Amino acid sequence: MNWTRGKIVGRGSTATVSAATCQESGETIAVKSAEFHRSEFLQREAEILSSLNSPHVIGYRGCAITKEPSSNNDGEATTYNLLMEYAPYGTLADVASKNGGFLEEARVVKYTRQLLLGLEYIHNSMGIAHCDVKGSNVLIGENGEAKIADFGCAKRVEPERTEPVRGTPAFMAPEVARGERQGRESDIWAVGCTVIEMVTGSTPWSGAGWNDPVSVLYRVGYLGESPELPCSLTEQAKDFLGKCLKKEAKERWTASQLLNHPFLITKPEMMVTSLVTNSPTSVTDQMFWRSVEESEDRPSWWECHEDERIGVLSCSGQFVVDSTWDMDGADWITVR
Ligand SMILES: Nc1ncnc2c1ncn2[C@@H]1O[C@H](COP(=O)(O)OP(=O)(O)OP(=O)(O)O)[C@@H](O)[C@H]1O
Repeated sequence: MNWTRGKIVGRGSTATVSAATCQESGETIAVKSAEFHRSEFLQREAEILSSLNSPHVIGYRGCAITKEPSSNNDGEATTYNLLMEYAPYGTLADVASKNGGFLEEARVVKYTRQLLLGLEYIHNSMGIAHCDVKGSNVLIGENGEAKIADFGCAKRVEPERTEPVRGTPAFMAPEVARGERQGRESDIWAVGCTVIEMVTGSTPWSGAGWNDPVSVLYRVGYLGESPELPCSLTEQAKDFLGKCLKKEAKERWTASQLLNHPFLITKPEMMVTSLVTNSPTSVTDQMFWRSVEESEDRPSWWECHEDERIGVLSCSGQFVVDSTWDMDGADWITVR
């Protein structure tokens, strides 16, 4: 594939990501690049990504070796490039920060379900553990769907091999923090941490002032502590997180089991639909106020946040007016 590099859209610890245009099709793609002599993780990522094919995993488009001006301007450097599907809305963490730092319940449920569908596929069908699940490694595709990305730490878990643990300390399960093993179950712990990140807008442990990775690993691995659950979560959400954050890896639910958890099955839009079905003709309509009271009686995490309520109300609009609308920005225009 011939392509032309465009602007830089992200930088990680190991690589730089640019948008690029495919010359034949005109498609915008993402190109993740690293100097060849430092591209071991990127090549490993390309090898794994090339074997995957799921709407919930960022798409592989190929790889290429190019000659580019070196970073210290002393001639040309050989560069390894991984070509991928382009995700125009950036990462889950970017989407949350644009939304004021955290996401409302409907979107937390939607993204968690899509993340788990991706993990169910890589865990069960491909025998792969991602090993670095977190909001900044989940990309939002052009239709607003969450897609797992950054397979630089991923590993094949069948047959199981002992390898050094990898990933991000704040998202590490107890067995990973102790350096014992890292597998599918450790990804599930990280899903719990990612839900906390979506709800609070912060990585787990940061609220407790534990920004020191070594202290976090000690607390998780040796003191048996789990990240604090946001106070205002619903009982269903707390139960869901409890299944992800079990200290014993074997007791954690699998991605397939979690997909059937009531937290993901009870659709927030049902509440919205009933509100719509009872469509009021004026604000004095009793059904309207009863619907509002019922929804306010529910213990819910957005009791604490007015912004969240506004998010839900705009979500109602989505279902009333046009079910194809998406909250992620594609169909919205800025009104000044
Ligand atoms: N396919 C893509 N489409 C759009 N943006 C992307 C894409 N892939 C990566 N990015 C952007 O580039 C950033 C860095 O990418 P990525 O996390 O894969 O790099 P990394 O070097 O592996 O990072 P880390 O430091 O987490 O290991 C992402 O946070 C995201 O903003």
